[in-house]
Amino acid sequence: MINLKLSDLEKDKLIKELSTKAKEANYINPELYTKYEVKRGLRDISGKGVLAGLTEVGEVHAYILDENELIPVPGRLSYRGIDVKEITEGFLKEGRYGFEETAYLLLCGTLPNQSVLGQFKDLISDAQSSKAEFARKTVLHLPSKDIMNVLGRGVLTLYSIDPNPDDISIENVLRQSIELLASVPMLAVYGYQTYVHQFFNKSLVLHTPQPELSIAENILYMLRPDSKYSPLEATLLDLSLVIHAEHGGGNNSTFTTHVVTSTGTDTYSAIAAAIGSLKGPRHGGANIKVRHMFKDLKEKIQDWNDDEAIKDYLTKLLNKEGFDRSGLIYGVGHAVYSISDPRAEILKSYAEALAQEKHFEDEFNLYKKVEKLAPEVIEKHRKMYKGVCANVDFYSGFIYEMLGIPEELYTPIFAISRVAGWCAHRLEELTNAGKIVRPAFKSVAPKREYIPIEKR
Ligand SMILES: CC(=O)SCCNC(=O)CCNC(=O)[C@H](O)C(C)(C)COP(=O)(O)OP(=O)(O)OC[C@H]1O[C@@H](n2cnc3c(N)ncnc32)[C@H](O)[C@@H]1OP(=O)(O)O
Ligand SMILES: O=C([O-])CC(=O)C(=O)O
Repeated sequence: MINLKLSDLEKDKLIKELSTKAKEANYINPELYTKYEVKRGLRDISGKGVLAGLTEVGEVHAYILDENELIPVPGRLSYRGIDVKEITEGFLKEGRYGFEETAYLLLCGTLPNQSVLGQFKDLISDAQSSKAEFARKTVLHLPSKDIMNVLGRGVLTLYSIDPNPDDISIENVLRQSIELLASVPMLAVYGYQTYVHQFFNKSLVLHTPQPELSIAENILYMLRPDSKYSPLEATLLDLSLVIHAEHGGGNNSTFTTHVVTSTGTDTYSAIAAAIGSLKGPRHGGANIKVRHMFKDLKEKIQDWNDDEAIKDYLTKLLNKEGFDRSGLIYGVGHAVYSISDPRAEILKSYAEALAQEKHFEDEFNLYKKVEKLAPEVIEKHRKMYKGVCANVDFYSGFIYEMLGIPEELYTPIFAISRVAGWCAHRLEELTNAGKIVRPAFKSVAPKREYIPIEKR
């Protein structure tokens, strides 16, 4: 029998007291950040990021420099120098799914021809076959309501079945990257199936991915109990995977990959850390928050055309009086973009088409209204140095909802896609940097003497 020393009530009281102390001890006067010229969030006051690395993997373009002044421009994103809009238009015009060739482009640096793409897909499907049983066992072992948590644990567990986990040669890390591209979708969907089985008593559905299908198709194949999906559904999911795959070296999860990789640690540790970063609601976790925020907004506002009521709702969010009381309007704002996020524009156009087909026009119009009004409200209530716009997370969840994808998978789908970008950056860090990432922190603590315990 376990002999506990404290009751639950005593524990709660004690934790409250300790938290009060922790809050006091951790407060730093905001003026000190200005005094010591700390670049909070590693950005200067105008939003320009501290230059922390060089990359050829992806480029986020949001402003031009004119005599040292930042002039915002509409956002552009390129992978290995190719504009993402061109990439998406290219494979859609040629009637192909695009995520596999995008992953190849990011990892290997060039667009693959037919035969190279075929071989790359074979490597992915072979890895799917060899890891499927493991993925099922891993998630069944310990279900969780949070699938990002399942992904982090699942990726770390892959270490234990890798015959060569710690070898950080490019050859070995590239093999591991391809195996991760194959395994993470299975961990995500099986994680979801196990969750609904365990927590909602639904039948356990564990379909094995099919080698002839694309990653997007396989996600839907594994997800749906009858394995059925339409070409439009798979095309939109694939498109979403393509546009979430990479966002330069500075976004929080990719920077995490660089930081962790720079220690010389294994691929699974680095990618699990990136998954932990992406889960956060200020990063990839915003897509699920957007859906919940809209659910809340629709409950609170009767007339979806009433601009004043919407502005009022959004102001309450900023004042920490509404929804999750975080003070954030989710899906809006970006560390780099200010005029537009090109991915949000792409998703918006598909959201509009899908909304017409599935009769979600009213909801789409509500999204458009919030997209227009939120920047006005934020600019009125926050100290802004640049504009804000809808980001990639604004329309993605709405599209997933119309595709019948459960909300628990919104952020995991982002992770499935971003594995390509993270692994490409890991390869770049391993190839070039050779220097451990270690910025400085200034201590502002007053000096104190150690006091023996009986005198405290
Ligand atoms: C895949 C992605 O990661 S895309 C981003 C997904 N995240 C979200 O959608 C969450 C909502 N948005 C945000 O929290 C922010 O816009 C971030 C985290 C993305 C960027 O934040 P920052 O780099 O601080 O943006 P920026 O410098 O333009 O912000 C200026 C001020 O406006 C605030 N602000 C910006 N966007 C928002 C927002 N959506 N809601 C409330 N306040 C906001 C910032 O907190 C900051 O205020 P502060 O100086 O008092 O801290
Ligand atoms: O660049 C960022 O800071 C966040 C982002 O949009 C992404 O990672 O896709």
